Amino acid sequence: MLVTLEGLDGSGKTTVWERLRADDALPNDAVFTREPTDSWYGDAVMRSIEDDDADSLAELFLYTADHAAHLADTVRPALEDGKLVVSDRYSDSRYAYQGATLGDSDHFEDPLAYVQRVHEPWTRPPDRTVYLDLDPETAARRSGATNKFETADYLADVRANYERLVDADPDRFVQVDATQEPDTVYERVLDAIRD
Ligand SMILES: Nc1ncnc2c1ncn2[C@@H]1O[C@H](COP(=O)(O)OP(=O)(O)O)[C@@H](O)[C@H]1O
Ligand SMILES: Cc1cn([C@H]2C[C@H](O)[C@@H](COP(=O)(O)OP(=O)(O)O)O2)c(=O)[nH]c1=O
Repeated sequence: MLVTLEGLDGSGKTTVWERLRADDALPNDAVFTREPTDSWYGDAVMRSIEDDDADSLAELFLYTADHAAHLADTVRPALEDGKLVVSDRYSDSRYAYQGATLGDSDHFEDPLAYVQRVHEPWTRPPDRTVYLDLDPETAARRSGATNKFETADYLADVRANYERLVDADPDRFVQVDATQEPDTVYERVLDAIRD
């Protein structure tokens, strides 16, 4: 079973993911993973994130390459072994974030749908996605605005894209209000995974 955690920068995904990893409530052979990955593909992505002038389309394909390697090296083998996989960010991050960065491009009428089409033939959709919902201002403040994506204006576009994804696939998504106390957020996420 593949569970993914999604949300704006600062929504608390990593906090929850680390706590899940330490929690005996989940199987002890569960695989905890993340995108961008800890690999040379992920390193290439991080270089792009730090480059304010990176080309948005080139960046989409860097992230997508990282996802392909993540699937081949980590996600598919673990699922074939019957393990629970919990990923901090996954394909919906591309649909929401690159769907927003490509919004200014003349090439696409609907960038989010284009990014989904790029993935569709070969990705492995999550069985459940927990979406930590947070307003863009709090997200930018909590994340410390350390990279080009962490501005409230940009994050507002990303949030609108996440909302579109949630509306299109209500059975897969569980939405959690990320402004709640960390313990409450954690309990909601754990319930969603156990369910
Ligand atoms: N429910 C919460 N309420 C208030 N602050 C939180 C909450 N969850 C996380 N934080 C804080 O917000 C910041 C970003 O959290 P983090 O887990 O790194 O988010 P993300 O991985 O989604 O970017 C951290 O300083 C963290 O301690
Ligand atoms: C995985 C992924 C991340 N990102 C962005 C979101 C973040 O701003 C940045 C780094 O991701 P991450 O390290 O998960 O940031 P955070 O913990 O603050 O949420 O990369 C994309 O734009 N597309 C993607 O496909």
